[in-house]
Amino acid sequence: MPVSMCAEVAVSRSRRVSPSSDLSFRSAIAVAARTARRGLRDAAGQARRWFLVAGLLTLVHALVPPAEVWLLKALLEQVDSPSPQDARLAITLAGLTIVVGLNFSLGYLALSASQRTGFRLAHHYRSRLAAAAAGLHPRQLAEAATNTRLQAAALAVDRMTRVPGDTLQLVGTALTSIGLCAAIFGFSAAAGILVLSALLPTVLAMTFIARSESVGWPPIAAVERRSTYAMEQLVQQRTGSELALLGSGHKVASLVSQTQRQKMIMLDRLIAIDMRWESAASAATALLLAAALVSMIITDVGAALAAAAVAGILSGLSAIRFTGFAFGNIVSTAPQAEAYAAVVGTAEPDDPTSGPATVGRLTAEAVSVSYPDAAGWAVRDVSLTVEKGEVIALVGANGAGKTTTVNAILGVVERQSGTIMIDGISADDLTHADLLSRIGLLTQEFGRYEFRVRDVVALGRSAGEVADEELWSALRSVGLAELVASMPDGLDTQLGQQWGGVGLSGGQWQRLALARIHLRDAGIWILDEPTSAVDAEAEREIFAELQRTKGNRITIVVSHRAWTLKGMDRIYVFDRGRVVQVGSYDELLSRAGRFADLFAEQLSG
Ligand SMILES: Nc1ncnc2c1ncn2[C@@H]1O[C@H](COP(=O)(O)OP(=O)(O)OP(=O)(O)O)[C@@H](O)[C@H]1O
Repeated sequence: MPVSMCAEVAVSRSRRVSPSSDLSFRSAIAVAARTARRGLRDAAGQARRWFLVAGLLTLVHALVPPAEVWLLKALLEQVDSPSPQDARLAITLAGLTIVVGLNFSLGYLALSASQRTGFRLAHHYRSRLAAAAAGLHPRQLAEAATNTRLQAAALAVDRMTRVPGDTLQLVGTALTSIGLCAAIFGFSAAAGILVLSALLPTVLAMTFIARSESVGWPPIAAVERRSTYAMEQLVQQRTGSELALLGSGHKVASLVSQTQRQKMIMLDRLIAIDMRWESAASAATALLLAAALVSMIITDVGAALAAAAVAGILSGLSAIRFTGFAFGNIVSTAPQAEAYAAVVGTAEPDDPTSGPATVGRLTAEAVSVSYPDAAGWAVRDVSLTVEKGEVIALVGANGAGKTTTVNAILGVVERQSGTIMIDGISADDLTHADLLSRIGLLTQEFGRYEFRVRDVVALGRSAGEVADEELWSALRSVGLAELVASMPDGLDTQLGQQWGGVGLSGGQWQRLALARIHLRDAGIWILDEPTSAVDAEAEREIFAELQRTKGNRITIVVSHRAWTLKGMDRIYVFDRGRVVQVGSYDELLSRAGRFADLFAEQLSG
């Protein structure tokens, strides 16, 4: 299927499954009102001074067009009077000039004050979102829906910062329209009512536009997420250089191009709907304002009043347009603001008080896990026991079930059956923070955080100050102290060449990740291939250090290297999701079986 057709299919599919497609007109308004209320409350709380300034300026600015009509009318009546008084005429003219002159600068200043309110809100919203993302459970992070919600929430922030300004704008321009109506109503009631009613088509059109945008944006955000991901692979140092070496970057680039094309088609459709509503509203507004003028001519209000009304209607036209835009912005921001509120509202609060705790005994009893949509069991009836001071190993071929077992202990994957007990307490009865505070996990996908060395190691501890001596001690345990001491700024050295910092080898990054676990010093250490990228000498030193310091904790190691298993208290051998053998290195080697099969080649070498 050609790319364009794939894109079309994806577009129509994503439109059908859009979660917002049943958003009714009334609920769209209710959600918009909630968004406006929340925006005003946040602005008043986070940027009180600038929000107040913006409010006052908007209010004064709103009164300019009715004042223009009133002054113009007074001026023309004075000019027309049988004996015009020069002094009064001059004052009215000066007043009119000042009001016209103020019109632009008041609008500009109100906008600037709203922007300054927005900067403060952006700081507040992004900080809260980052805190909420940091509080997510690893199981939530593994779900695609969570990532989509986070993306939507991140996208929402820029628009949400404009909500208080838009709400002020909405109130201001509504005031302008009512003021104009009152100014014109005095000499032509019909014209006044028609000017006011000219608000309606724009407001209606903007509401319909906003509704279609609320349906259209979630699939656009999902496509954008894929596109951004593909683009990141091209520009990130690790993946970017691999792709460059393979000469395959153009394949990922074509993924970016495809997704951008999909996005373009979706946006085109969205804007086509906007254009239809916008044209209809403009035509209806123009007709109503023309009718206002015609009604004045029919009622023969005189040249002075007609001229003042024309000026008022011209000002009113832009006020009405702004009302529509402000209203439309709030309505279209509403669904994203709801996504933001959901993400920020559901994340577990950070619990910096729960620190690492010692653990006497960990047991897994008949644990079974089956992944959603997978045909069979990833692990089946796995049981293991490990006590403080012991080091056990999980071994087995790729896909045998080692990582799944670890993830079941961590609560990252859901168990279909079985229990995990920590010191006699079911892991299910511990909070997320309580469980994780007992565990120091080094995964195969450890992070290469390009911050300062001290920040990278200190990530091992979830709360509290970390003394330099503790950082050096952790670095010594993984054989990195000498290297860091020789770096230009020691612990303060910035890592990562893209920041002008120091680059590290793969093995050095892995050792830095292990230093985090040493610093964490939790009751249970789970190390998934902790030395896979490390040279043989460093590996020997790291395992010797693990054995030397094992007394106060439980250590679980996943390993594929035979010699690292020698000092283990017990080795659990996995095969197709089951534990098929348990024993010490020597016991297992002395028997024929899966362990001997797995390591025969390594041992014969
Ligand atoms: N997220 C997932 N969704 C579906 N199936 C999965 C998922 N993760 C793992 N599996 C499957 O579960 C089984 C066990 O995988 P697991 O990752 O636990 O193996 P492992 O022993 O850790 O392998 P490796 O040595 O390669 O790390 C495999 O068949 C794998 O394909």
